[in-house]
Amino acid sequence: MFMRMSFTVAVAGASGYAGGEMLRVLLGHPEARIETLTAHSSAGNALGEHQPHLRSLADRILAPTSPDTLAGHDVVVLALPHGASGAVAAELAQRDPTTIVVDLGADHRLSNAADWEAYYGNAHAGTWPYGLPELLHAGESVPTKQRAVLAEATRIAVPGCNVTAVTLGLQPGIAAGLIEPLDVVAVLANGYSGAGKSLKPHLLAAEGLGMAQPYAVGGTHRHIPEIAQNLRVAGAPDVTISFTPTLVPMSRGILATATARLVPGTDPALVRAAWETAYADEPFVHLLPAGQWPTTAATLGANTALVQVAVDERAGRVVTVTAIDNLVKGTAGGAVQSLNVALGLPETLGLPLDGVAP
Ligand SMILES: NC(=O)C1=CN([C@@H]2O[C@H](COP(=O)(O)OP(=O)(O)OC[C@H]3O[C@@H](n4cnc5c(N)ncnc54)[C@H](OP(=O)(O)O)[C@@H]3O)[C@@H](O)[C@H]2O)C=CC1
Ligand SMILES: CC(=O)N[C@@H](CCC(=O)OP(=O)(O)O)C(=O)O
Repeated sequence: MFMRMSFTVAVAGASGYAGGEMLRVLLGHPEARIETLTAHSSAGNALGEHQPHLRSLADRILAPTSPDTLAGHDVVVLALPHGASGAVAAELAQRDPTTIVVDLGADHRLSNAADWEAYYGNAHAGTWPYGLPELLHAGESVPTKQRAVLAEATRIAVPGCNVTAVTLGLQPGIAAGLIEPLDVVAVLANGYSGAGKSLKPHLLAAEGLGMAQPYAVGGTHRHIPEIAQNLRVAGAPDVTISFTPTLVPMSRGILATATARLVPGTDPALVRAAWETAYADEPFVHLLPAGQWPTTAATLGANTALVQVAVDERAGRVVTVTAIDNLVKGTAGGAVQSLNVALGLPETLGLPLDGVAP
């Protein structure tokens, strides 16, 4: 088996939320040696000016983001705005094809270029192995999970955080053929850090602290094709999804409520067993005991996804609720989990199972 022990890592976009969380998680990883850190407008500054909570890296100076500054590491993590990863990644691949590049942005997640162009509006950079180890591949003769694809990968496309939550909620029912994929409805409560650090008027504390506000309503959110892609991998022939995220006054966290019609004639008693089977051996995806409901608070700082499922028999629908920390299981923790698989390290190495509370 392919196995590297200690590895050097560069993080591009280290001044942002995703890059900062990547550094926090990597600081707890026994095999990671953090080397180059890069940024864009804040290049030349000390990291501590942008990530004051990362005391052990406070004096590190941010280099400009370029293939020159990022080359020469075992692992490069790209935490850049959408559309900025493709060119950097292509040049890194030319210089050293054995470097593992982990993209926290969306550029390499979608396998269909037309979907990319429709939702992101520019040219598709290509498709990389998808970084959700728990993703079910139910259409295959021997059902497997995505971690088999990630073993020895040198490119990893980390999922969108909303996508991780909705996919983990619904996929057991899709894979077991218990729910219909043509009428999926997902409504999410999302913390502000998901929007990144750049200043936007509706994200000002004076506005946002006093309200819950929907955004990307009416089928426009760019995570829709990514969720559909995952549910197809999990066994759905085709998918239609109504997806509505809502910003709520919390810094981190996603609470995703996703529902789908129970296949007519299905015994509702089969539902819980399907979710139990899918997640029985998963270290980070926990189906809660019946009657307990996930909260975002119980995931903060941890690489866990908490899932619950119920059947609404009057409505004929299965209701799933999933909570994650968008920056951990939804981004940096999920990325390190996939990276561990690619490196041949124990999948859980260096990853927090326990969160912070209150
Ligand atoms: N926040 C989240 O919960 C999640 C984020 N992601 C993804 O991670 C990526 C980063 O997001 P996030 O950290 O939230 O965003 P932030 O706005 O917080 O950070 C963006 C980072 O990218 C740098 N940057 C800005 N413009 C450019 C550019 N033109 N070229 C190169 N670098 C640039 C910034 O540098 P500087 O500050 O110096 O200008 C900063 O380091 C995005 O693709 C996002 O979708 C994925 C999952 C969840
Ligand atoms: C609150 C908020 O704006 N959340 C973002 C989360 C996006 C994200 O982090 O995923 P990407 O990597 O695909 O951008 C959103 O829903 O678009």
